[in-house]
Amino acid sequence: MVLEVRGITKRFGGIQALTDVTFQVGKGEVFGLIGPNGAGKTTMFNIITSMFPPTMGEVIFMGKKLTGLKPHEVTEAGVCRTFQNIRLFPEMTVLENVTVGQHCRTKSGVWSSVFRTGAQKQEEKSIREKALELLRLVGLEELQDTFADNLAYGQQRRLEIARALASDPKLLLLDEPAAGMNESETKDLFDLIQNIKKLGITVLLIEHDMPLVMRICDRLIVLNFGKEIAQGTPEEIKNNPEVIEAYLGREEEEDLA
Ligand SMILES: Nc1ncnc2c1ncn2[C@@H]1O[C@H](COP(=O)(O)OP(=O)(O)OP(=O)(O)O)[C@@H](O)[C@H]1O
Repeated sequence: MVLEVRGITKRFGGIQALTDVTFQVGKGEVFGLIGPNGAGKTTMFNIITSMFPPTMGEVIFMGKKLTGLKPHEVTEAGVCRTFQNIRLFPEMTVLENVTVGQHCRTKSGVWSSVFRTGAQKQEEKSIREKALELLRLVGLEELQDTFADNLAYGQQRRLEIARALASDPKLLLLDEPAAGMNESETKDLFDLIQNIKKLGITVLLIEHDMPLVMRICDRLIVLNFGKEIAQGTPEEIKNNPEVIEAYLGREEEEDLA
């Protein structure tokens, strides 16, 4: 298993955001977290990435306990995420936004940077090449010199994914990547997630776009008020009466068929 989430409970004062949530994700799977607003999905991402600790439970990533690590240590271990609200550097170019993301994997120290040694120059070159490769993957290579601020919304979301991939994750957490996207942008996103999967990267996906979720996910967990109400394949989830009642809604059944 790449990821094991074991009995996670999270309380914020009187709010019980998560209650004893357990799931496992295998290598190369796309695993969805769905549920109504406030169900605890983003809280789960924050716990996996050690933005804050769980009240109870633990997170194991490739056999290593993430719980208790600092967020940058989680990134170094191979887990990276995007955010619901885009967090790019708006006044940096598309290419620069991606090279920043590689920071945690670079080796040259302060002195080699100051004196611009051969090793430093070589590293800069490979950083640039890798960034361009990622821009190609997300379809933004031709916009490498554009300021991030000038990108269309869907392009900004794809740039965020490229930047997250720059840290070489084995597990990528995407928080509502299709939010605000139009139909053709969502289609591009679908292709992109499939390509990420082909690279052997495991994906955890929070998403409200149900047709996308049902097509792209291998398995899903459904949360409601911080508790699991179901877990299974898209087919199993679509037909689960409790899920339909709590989340999918009867009127949406046709869309999902
Ligand atoms: N840092 C925090 N401090 C206090 N309460 C929080 C904090 N983060 C989340 N919560 C609360 O925990 C609950 C779960 O929120 P969370 O953002 O995880 O839900 P969500 O499923 O991601 O919702 P959405 O789909 O709207 O993003 C909510 O009641 C929220 O108000």
